[in-house]
Amino acid sequence: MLPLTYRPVPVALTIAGSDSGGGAGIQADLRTFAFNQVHGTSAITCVTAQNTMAVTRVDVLSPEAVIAQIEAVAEDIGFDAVKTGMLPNAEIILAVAQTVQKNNLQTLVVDPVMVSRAGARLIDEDAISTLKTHLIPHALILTPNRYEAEILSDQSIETLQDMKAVAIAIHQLGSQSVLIKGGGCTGDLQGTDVWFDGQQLEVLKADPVPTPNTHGTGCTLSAAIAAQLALSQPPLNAVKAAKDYITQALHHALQIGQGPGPVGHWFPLIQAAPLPPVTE
Ligand SMILES: Nc1ncnc2c1ncn2[C@@H]1O[C@H](COP(=O)(O)OP(=O)(O)O)[C@@H](O)[C@H]1O
Ligand SMILES: Cc1ncc(COP(=O)(O)O)c(N)n1
Repeated sequence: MLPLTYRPVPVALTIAGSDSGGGAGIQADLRTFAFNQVHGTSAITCVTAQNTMAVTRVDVLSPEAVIAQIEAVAEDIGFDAVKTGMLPNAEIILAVAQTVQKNNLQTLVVDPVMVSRAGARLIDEDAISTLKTHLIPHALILTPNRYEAEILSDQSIETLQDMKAVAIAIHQLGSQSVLIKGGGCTGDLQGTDVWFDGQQLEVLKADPVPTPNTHGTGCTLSAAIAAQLALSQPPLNAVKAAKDYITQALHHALQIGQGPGPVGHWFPLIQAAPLPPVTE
């Protein structure tokens, strides 16, 4: 058996924002890459001052600073898959789209982050149209949540039928496939996602996990998809493996802070070596 240091290591890149609370954004992405046994690299687009209750400040980097980080990784290490998260303005989206084209990037997961789970607006209004016209057409997989899917399609989502119709409508924007995520839905639909790749329409179902601690679900899911693509899984298999990962992470979500806590990534470790009981 080859020692670990001589094995080829799959590499994924996240282009996203930093979450000081550690539950979403870059922090969730790198943790997800690690637990999927993929080396994680990052290009930070902005620094948010954020906790489980609110985003209190956002400092945005220049497009040049974002591109320099991507190029530094591309020139030396390379990557097998890339995901985008919070791209706060049109200039950064355009710069990322140009770099994606220049590097002929085929395995791109676009998580069109617009609104946090807590309802905070995360990108400018004109950034949404730039996302639609310039970045989404390059995506292998696009992963909008309920609210982002409603904005992108200009249709409302209440039922599974609506999710299917919106998946087909959003696919027209030019991504190779789309996954509409149902975390923001109510009742049975909460763990239900809909996949469409132009031919196959598939409903991916998990039982709703009864937890208030859902911070970072979308970031974790898209990072796990990118990790699985970096491990050479075909797109729908990557999505199914990532769905298993986020469902487990929801079952192990952390009760920290006063608002919705983050999903928990340690479940493989806890399963291998259970934690000692808590003493008062
Ligand atoms: N309470 C829950 N129970 C089961 N699955 C959930 C729950 N909340 C979110 N998910 C799943 O987590 C993933 C991320 O979806 P979602 O929470 O909608 O993303 P976002 O964080 O972008 O709003 C999806 O696969 C969704 O079905
Ligand atoms: C920096 C950053 N990026 C993304 C999200 C969305 O988080 P969620 O996965 O809970 O929708 C966030 N709250 N902060």
